[in-house]
Amino acid sequence: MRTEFEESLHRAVDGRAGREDLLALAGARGDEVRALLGAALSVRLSGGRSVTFSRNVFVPLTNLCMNRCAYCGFRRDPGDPGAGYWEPGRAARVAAAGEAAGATEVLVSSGDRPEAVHGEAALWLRRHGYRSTVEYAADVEDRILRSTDRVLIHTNVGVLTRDEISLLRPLNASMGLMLESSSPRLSGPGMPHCCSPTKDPRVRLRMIEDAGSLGVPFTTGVLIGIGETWEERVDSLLAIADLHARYGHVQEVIIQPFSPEPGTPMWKSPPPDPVDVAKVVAVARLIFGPSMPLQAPPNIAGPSRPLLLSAGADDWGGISRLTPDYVNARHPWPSEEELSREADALGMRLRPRLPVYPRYLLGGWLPEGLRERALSMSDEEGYARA
Ligand SMILES: O=c1nc2n(C[C@H](O)[C@H](O)[C@H](O)CO)c3cc(O)ccc3cc-2c(=O)[nH]1
Ligand SMILES: C[C@H]1O[C@@H](n2cnc3c(N)ncnc32)[C@H](O)[C@@H]1O
Ligand code: MET
Ligand code: SF4
Repeated sequence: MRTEFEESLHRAVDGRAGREDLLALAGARGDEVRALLGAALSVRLSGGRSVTFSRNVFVPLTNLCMNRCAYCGFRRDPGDPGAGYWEPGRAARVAAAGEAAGATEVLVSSGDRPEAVHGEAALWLRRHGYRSTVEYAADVEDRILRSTDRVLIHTNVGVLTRDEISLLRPLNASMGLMLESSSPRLSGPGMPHCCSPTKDPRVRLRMIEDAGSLGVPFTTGVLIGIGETWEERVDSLLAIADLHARYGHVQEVIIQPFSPEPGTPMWKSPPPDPVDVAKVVAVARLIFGPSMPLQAPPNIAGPSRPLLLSAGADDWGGISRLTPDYVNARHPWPSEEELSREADALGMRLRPRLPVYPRYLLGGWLPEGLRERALSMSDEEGYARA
């Protein structure tokens, strides 16, 4: 006789789990957790043994932001030490240094639309000849592409309009926006997204959908441990799966554990239990099947990296020898050598990847102007081919 839990797990492995099955799996305890992780690992291994990562440099164009996410240690107010915009030349210099050191991804990120609430941001932009942070990002990205041969850009500067996605599209191999959560409850009074209008899940889902309808290879994901329930975790993953089913553009899903940052309202909130994060990874693996890359941040995961690989994660995202993780600055990046040894110990194999995954290299997903560059970069030893 199989238990209800085992019935749900079997349906999930066969790719026929409904929401109720997934909720039952999310409720796994004790021996059930081992069974859940084991099943997710077997699904993941049916797709291969590679563990991927991206050699990147991080370009945070500005830490000013219209939102105030309670967990964010990156954001600054005008006048705070270190607050403001990077000068235009700095990003191109970092990109060139990255290229010289073998980086293949420039991650361009920033706070969401700071000029909407901060006169200082609007003034800086106007003085430099830009009407918006997004327009500034486009100009910086154009300079980066003109001064390099072998890097590709991935932009996540928060929520964009359709026109803004179209403006950045020719400059980007892929774009990203974390859904964080599909729960509007987290935007209520006293909740982490109370004071962040563009963390409204309807707003985020709309942008992810716009990117899909414009054919942009897209990175998104969930933030775990900011007060969401298991039901909300499952629904967030299902919302991403639904958009991917309609547009096919979700190139990877990030499972990002909350990590307390000094000086933020959530500094005293505990990070999520690593086993719970592994359970989210496993449920995501069962929802998305063997071929969707599942990314976890290797610096935040630290000692639980082997646990996450054993739960079905297969990508470590961007790591860098040159630039810190500006978002979780207390967590240094591990080295390629460390990640490689850990993968070997599990019978897996660490491999570099580009900021656009192989399945999007062909078929019209890449902008014309980047196709040759991306294909030639994917010919490099060790990189997966189209
Ligand atoms: O699309 C995103 N990529 C993010 N990335 C990029 C990601 O790790 C990879 O480099 C991309 O997946 C490239 O495909 C980050 C990289 C960091 O070093 C630190 C934080 C992030 C956060 C995000 C993110 O929120 N969204
Ligand atoms: C760039 C991405 O970083 C994530 N992010 C922001 N602050 C934190 C934190 N304290 N811990 C973990 N992830 C965080 C959010 O998911 C955001 O979208
Ligand atoms: N502000 C954007 C967001 O939260 C980009 C990442 S946080 C620096 O979506
Ligand atoms: S997480 Fe992004 S949107 Fe939220 S406050 Fe930080 S920079 Fe702004």
